[in-house]
Amino acid sequence: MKKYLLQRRNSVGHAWSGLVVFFRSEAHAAFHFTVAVLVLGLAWFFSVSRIEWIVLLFAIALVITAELVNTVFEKIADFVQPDIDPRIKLIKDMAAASVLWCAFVSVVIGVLVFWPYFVDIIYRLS
Ligand SMILES: Nc1ncnc2c1ncn2[C@@H]1O[C@H](COP(=O)(O)OP(=O)(O)OP(=O)(O)O)[C@@H](O)[C@H]1O
Repeated sequence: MKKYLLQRRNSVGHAWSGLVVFFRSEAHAAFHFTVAVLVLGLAWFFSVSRIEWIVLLFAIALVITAELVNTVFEKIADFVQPDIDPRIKLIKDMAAASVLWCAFVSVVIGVLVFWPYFVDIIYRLS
């Protein structure tokens, strides 16, 4: 049991160090992190409902996971083929498309969640 817990602690440690490297060294990751903080700040400011918190957290997780997986594909692609290769182009473009798709869906979710709150504020101010 002690050995099992120690192994689990090591696995979490490895995953955590991967996350730290990702956010420290990848410019796109820093951008997504900044947007996530802004979205969470906005959610706090508007006191969104519990279900809206859940939806926003899922949207944030979706984009950051897609960016993480995209980065992994880029790193593997650069490792197996450092030269220009149309097959690598296809792999990288499709991996990048997953981020674009998730980001698009998340923007739609953000608009659907925050739109009524913005309308309410504009209505109160006018
Ligand atoms: N080895 C390659 N062969 C052919 N095309 C490539 C190759 N490497 C990159 N590309 C093309 O350049 C694009 C950008 O690749 P790159 O590896 O620079 O990713 P990126 O999206 O700029 O991410 P990052 O900024 O994290 O490096 C790819 O989507 C692909 O179209």
